[in-house]
Amino acid sequence: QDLLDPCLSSHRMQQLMDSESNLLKFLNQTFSDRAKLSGESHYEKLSRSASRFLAVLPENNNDVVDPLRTFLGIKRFLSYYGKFFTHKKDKDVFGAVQRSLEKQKMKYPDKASLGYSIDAILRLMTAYDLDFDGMENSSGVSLSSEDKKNIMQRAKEFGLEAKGSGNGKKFIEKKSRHQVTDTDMTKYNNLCRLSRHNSYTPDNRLSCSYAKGLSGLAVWKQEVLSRDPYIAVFYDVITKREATSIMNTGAKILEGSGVMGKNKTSLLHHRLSASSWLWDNHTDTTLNLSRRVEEITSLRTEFRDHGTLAEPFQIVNYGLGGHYFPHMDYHLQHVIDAQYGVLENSGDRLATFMYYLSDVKEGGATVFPELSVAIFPVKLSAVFWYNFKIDGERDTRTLHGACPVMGGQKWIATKWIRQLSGGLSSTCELSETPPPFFR
Ligand SMILES: O=C(O)CCC(=O)C(=O)O
Ligand SMILES: [Fe+2]
Repeated sequence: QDLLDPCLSSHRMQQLMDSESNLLKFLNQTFSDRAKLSGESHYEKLSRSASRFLAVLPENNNDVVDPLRTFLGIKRFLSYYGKFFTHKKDKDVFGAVQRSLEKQKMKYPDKASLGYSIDAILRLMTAYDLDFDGMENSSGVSLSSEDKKNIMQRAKEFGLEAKGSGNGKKFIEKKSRHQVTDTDMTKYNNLCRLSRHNSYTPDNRLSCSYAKGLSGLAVWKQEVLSRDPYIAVFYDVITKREATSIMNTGAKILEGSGVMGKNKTSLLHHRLSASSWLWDNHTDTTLNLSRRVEEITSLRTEFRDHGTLAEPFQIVNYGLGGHYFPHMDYHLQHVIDAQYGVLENSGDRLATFMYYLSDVKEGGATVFPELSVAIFPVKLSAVFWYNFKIDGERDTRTLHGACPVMGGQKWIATKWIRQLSGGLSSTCELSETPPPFFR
């Protein structure tokens, strides 16, 4: 399994920051032992700098990493701690450090990591319209002028337009370089910003009610955000214990889901996060959570010989600045044509059901630009929508994206329900009656 860059997952980043003081204690001890053994002053010096770094380590991580701290942390690993390992004889010590990170399935931060962390800062500054002041205020740490110069240099490389000066410097994406139109990109950004300033409650929340499940036993709170296309949020539909369990299971096998296409520069990445796939039989929790999707949506999700009715859960942990640009969940015809057979048994992604496994401290909303719907993740809730119209046509209005994560952790578990599930071939009059759980 590939080792994950810590910047792609805030969970890995948290682990990295948590292991920092242990790393320094280890280096301090190792080099001081070597100094005693060999009497070389080189080791004496290394041991002293390790304890110096240990002394000025940020006091605690508050269990929440944020973009500037992430950047500064990566920088410490790369430029300062990296210097410990330049001596040929120290390669084995570096090996030991690397192996301890490998145990947590992550790689020692490298130049690419530093690039990712700078890109995260730029992504957040452009998406949330923040200047250096705004970033520093929200993180509670300040950057050196050299750091800012590096960030400005990177912005220039990406063709971002700079505005303002000093700490009032902002960056603007001149035009969208993604598959999304400029209009949709603007709407996406505007919806994302609602969550940051929190000054506006969407008035398109059409109805709040209690809803009853397929079996008639379960009851939950439901908020319908759009009737056509149908989008609803369900509250407290997963327990804390289940959320923790599925996050722990997923965390062990996270892989980068950031690389799309040939362009490996992260600022242009369509999607930046880490994810893993969990089948129903992975644990009791995955099975129970799939059953609950059926209970709530009246759509079937099980695996069948001739094709699965739904995909396994996709567990996603975003990194800081991690996002997903506006996209459709269904497959486009040219993709289907290219991968003939992939969809023939199960059909396309009829509907999306997404559990929010965590609250997100800042940012990270799920937004639908064409519908002006923004959903701010609430732990233990879930969002559900249909990607197809009732007549079987793809519904382009379901364009949606994930806003960049500004602080804290964003974890989701998504189940895509395939057309074979038969949700739309209900016994109701299709022209008149919405799906059963509407009523
Ligand atoms: O993370 C989100 O809020 C949305 C994720 C999404 O759209 C997807 O995984 O297809
Ligand atoms: Fe999506």
